[in-house]
Amino acid sequence: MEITLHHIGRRFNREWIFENLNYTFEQGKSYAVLGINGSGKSTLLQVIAGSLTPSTGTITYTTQQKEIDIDEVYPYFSIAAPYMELIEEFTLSEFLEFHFKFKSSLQHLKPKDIISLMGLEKSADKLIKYFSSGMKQRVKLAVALCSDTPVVLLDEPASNLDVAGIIWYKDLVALFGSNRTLIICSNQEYEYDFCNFEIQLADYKRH
Ligand SMILES: Nc1ncnc2c1ncn2[C@@H]1O[C@H](COP(=O)(O)OP(=O)(O)OP(=O)(O)O)[C@@H](O)[C@H]1O
Repeated sequence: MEITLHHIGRRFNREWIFENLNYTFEQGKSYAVLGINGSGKSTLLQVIAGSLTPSTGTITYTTQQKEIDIDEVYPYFSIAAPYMELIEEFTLSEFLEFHFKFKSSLQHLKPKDIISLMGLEKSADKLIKYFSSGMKQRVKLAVALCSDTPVVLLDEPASNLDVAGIIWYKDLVALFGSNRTLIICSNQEYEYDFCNFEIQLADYKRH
C-alpha cells in the first residue's frame, strides 16, 4: 500500500504538534519517524492509521492502483504500540486464536507456530495479565508482524525488551518485514537502524 500525506497538520487545542507534512510512504519500504519526547510521533502514527483525524490536510491510501477510503483502511494495517492493549483475560493461546479469526496470518502460521516464534511455549496457557511487560511486548510485535497486512506500524518497538529481546525483534523484522510498508516511531537508533528513510518531526514544527 502507498500512503500519501498532503499538507497534514494536527493540533490539540491551540497547540500545533506538526504542520504541513507532505510525504509518501511507498509499498515495501521502511520508515523511521523520529523526534524528541512529545514531538508527535505517536500522534502521527495514529493519524496515518486513521484512528486520529488530521486537523488539516488529507491522506490517500492506494493499493493495486485502487484508492482505499480512510474508513476502510483498518484491515490493511497491523499496529504494535504501548497504548494498544492486549486482552488480558485471555491466555496467550486464546488470544492468538481470537486475533487470527479476524486477520489472516502470514505464511499460514498457526498460533502454536507464533508462540514458538515468540519463545513463549511455556506460557501458552497463562493469562496475559500475568505476563511481564517484556513478554507482552513480544506478543504485540509478533502479532503485528505475523498478521498478513501490507502495512505494519510499530511505536517504540523495543520498549521493555531486554538485550535478547532486541535481537529477537530485529530477527522478526528481517523475517516478516520485507515487501511491506513498515513505519517505526522511535528515539532509539537500534530500533530503526535498518530503515530505508527517516522523517524528522522537527522539520514540521512552527518556528
Ligand atoms: N489527546 C491529547 N490531548 C491533548 N494533547 C495531546 C493528546 N495526545 C497527545 N497530546 C500532546 O501531543 C504532543 C505529542 O505527543 P505524542 O505522544 O505524539 O509524542 P511522541 O513523540 O510520541 O512522544 P514520546 O517520545 O514521549 O512517546 C504532546 O505534547 C502531547 O502532550
